[in-house]
Amino acid sequence: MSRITVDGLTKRFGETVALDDVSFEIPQGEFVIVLGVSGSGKSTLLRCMNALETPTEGEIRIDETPVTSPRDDVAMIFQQHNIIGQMSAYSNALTGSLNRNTFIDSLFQRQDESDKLQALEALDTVGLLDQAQQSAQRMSGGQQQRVGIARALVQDPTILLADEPVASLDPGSSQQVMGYLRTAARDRDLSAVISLHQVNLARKFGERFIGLRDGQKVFDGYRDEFDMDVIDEIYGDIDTEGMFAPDEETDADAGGADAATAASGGSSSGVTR
Ligand SMILES: Nc1ncnc2c1ncn2[C@@H]1O[C@H](COP(=O)(O)OP(=O)(O)OP(=O)(O)O)[C@@H](O)[C@H]1O
Repeated sequence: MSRITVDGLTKRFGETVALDDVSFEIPQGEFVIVLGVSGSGKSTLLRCMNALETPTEGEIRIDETPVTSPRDDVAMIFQQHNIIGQMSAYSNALTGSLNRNTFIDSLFQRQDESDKLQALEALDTVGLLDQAQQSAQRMSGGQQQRVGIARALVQDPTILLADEPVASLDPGSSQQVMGYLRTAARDRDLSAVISLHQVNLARKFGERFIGLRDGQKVFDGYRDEFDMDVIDEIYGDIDTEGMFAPDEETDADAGGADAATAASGGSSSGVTR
């Protein structure tokens, strides 16, 4: 079990207050989307949660232990997915086990069988098992991001952080990636905190929503409270018309990755231990 506590978190960069006394708790297994305009503090929040930034005031705790350095049980997925193009999807996924192996072991793929199996399982989770040997550079941006998710899963985390994981993807690929993220988190009972710019995508896949504005938390609630007034509160003067899809277009509980798998023609074969 991993409960995340963000307690009075303030982060300043010189005169800039990126985060201003932000507090919330996330119980194990919640799928949380962080929203806000550019510069509202989303990345800084995620980076503090993974100790890539040090809070100016306040702290982040995981199960009451303050986060002071990057932890193996917290995996981060980045916008630019940091995939090694010359390596296969499988080899990229396997690098998620680096925390359990020496660099030399990894270089010669001398990881444990269990790590190798985990890499295949993770590729199966993101619908890419049948493309395990495909060179990553020959994959689409969406597929590369799914390899990035697989690599994060091989790290064997209890918490997944993703900073705008679909920012550079087209709408269809964005939905697929979000679907796989949601299913991976649900199937493995991971807590997930994901920053997004697309409100409709957030509504489609999110369970809980945290809104930041000028570094302050202006909303924290679940689907039934996440309405147009909240969107206005988070986005202020920006024209928010069109950000809000009708309810029937959202299907967060319908198993986004199942749909995504079908749409992508992804693998249906399972990996068994
Ligand atoms: N390393 C840094 N040095 C100085 N200022 C920074 C640094 N990182 C972030 N900031 C500032 O902190 C504020 C919040 O930035 P942050 O990147 O967290 O926002 P964001 O909501 O993630 O934006 P975007 O959606 O564009 O990624 C901004 O004013 C930004 O310029």
